[in-house]
Amino acid sequence: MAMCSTQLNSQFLSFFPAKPRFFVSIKATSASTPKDDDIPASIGFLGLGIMGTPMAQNLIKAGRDVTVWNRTKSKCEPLISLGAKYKSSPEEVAASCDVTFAMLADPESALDVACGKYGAAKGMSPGKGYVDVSTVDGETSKLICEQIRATGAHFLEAPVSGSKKPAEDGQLIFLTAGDEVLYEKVASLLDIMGKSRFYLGEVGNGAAMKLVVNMVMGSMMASFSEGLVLSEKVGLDPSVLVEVISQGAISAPMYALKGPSMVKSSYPTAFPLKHQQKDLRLALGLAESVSQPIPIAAATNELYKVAKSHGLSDQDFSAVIEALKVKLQQ
Ligand SMILES: NC(=O)C1=CN([C@@H]2O[C@H](COP(=O)(O)OP(=O)(O)OC[C@H]3O[C@@H](n4cnc5c(N)ncnc54)[C@H](OP(=O)(O)O)[C@@H]3O)[C@@H](O)[C@H]2O)C=CC1
Ligand SMILES: O=CCCC(=O)O
Repeated sequence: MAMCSTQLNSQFLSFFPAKPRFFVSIKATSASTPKDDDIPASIGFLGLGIMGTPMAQNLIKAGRDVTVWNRTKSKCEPLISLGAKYKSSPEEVAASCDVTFAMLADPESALDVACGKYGAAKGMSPGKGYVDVSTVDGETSKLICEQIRATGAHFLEAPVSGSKKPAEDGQLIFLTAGDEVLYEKVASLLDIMGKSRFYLGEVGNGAAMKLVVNMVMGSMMASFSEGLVLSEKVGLDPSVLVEVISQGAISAPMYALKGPSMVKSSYPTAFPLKHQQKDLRLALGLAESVSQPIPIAAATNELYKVAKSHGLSDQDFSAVIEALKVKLQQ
């Protein structure tokens, strides 16, 4: 059985199972804060979408030396005006920085930005580090890791739980795995962007944890959507359903946050629906790899695919409810 040691005074929690080794640190730790000389002096940030922009912004606001790159250059401008430097390729960013973070849309873009023609790996060398915070599958993460380590640099996968607002507020949860030396080196940077960080051992474990979490989240949202549309169909007020759920055993911050706008058919994008469907697809692949049936997630994935086919890809994932409102052709 796993042993657990808790030091609440220093807000540091450690768990020491026989295998794999993993631990969690909660922000404002003293036990795991590295010495100043170990903290990377220059930080690269690749991918400035909904998540990457506020994450990079928090690093800049904390006084860090940040260099940015994004496929669509215009998204770099707000960060440049806050003091960020700019380079015109991932390779140049990686070559000029001690540690480079990447927050890309999906496995294809994460792989291309890391390992493509002008990819970050080309600018890597011993002593540097690459931290991929995108949500991808373990296989992609391992491919990127291989290319980065081949240059002598270190690799950490570190997908995040938490959406746009937690990213803005520096309240993300990092699910890391890979080179522990790099984990220690970037700990203080993760603490600027997040409220806690888990170190989960070998590359692939962070990706797997993230996919399992988002698989549960996608199914919860689909089930909640069914409840809202069914309550309305039988003559109940869905706003009252949101309130009833908030007071009971199945209450969840997500329902309280998204419910009121879903009732008004409003879906301001925090987590794009296309990314939720990507995560369900990747979770299905993960389950397939170990022959684990996940029938709820499989059905949920179909619902998100229907939502995408109705043009809802770039809406918030809560717009999945619209897929249940579509009238069947007579
Ligand atoms: N939004 C959320 O709540 C959360 C998202 N995530 C995950 O984080 C990642 C980023 O999410 P988010 O910021 O919301 O996504 P966005 O869609 O807002 O941003 C995606 C980023 O990837 C870049 N990109 C896409 N395709 C390519 C490509 N082929 N080559 C180079 N760059 C590319 C985009 O560049 P460009 O600007 O040029 O399009 C943009 O910088 C995803 O993996 C997502 O699943 C994780 C936690 C929460
Ligand atoms: O990957 C997106 C996660 C969104 C969230 O955790 O709220």
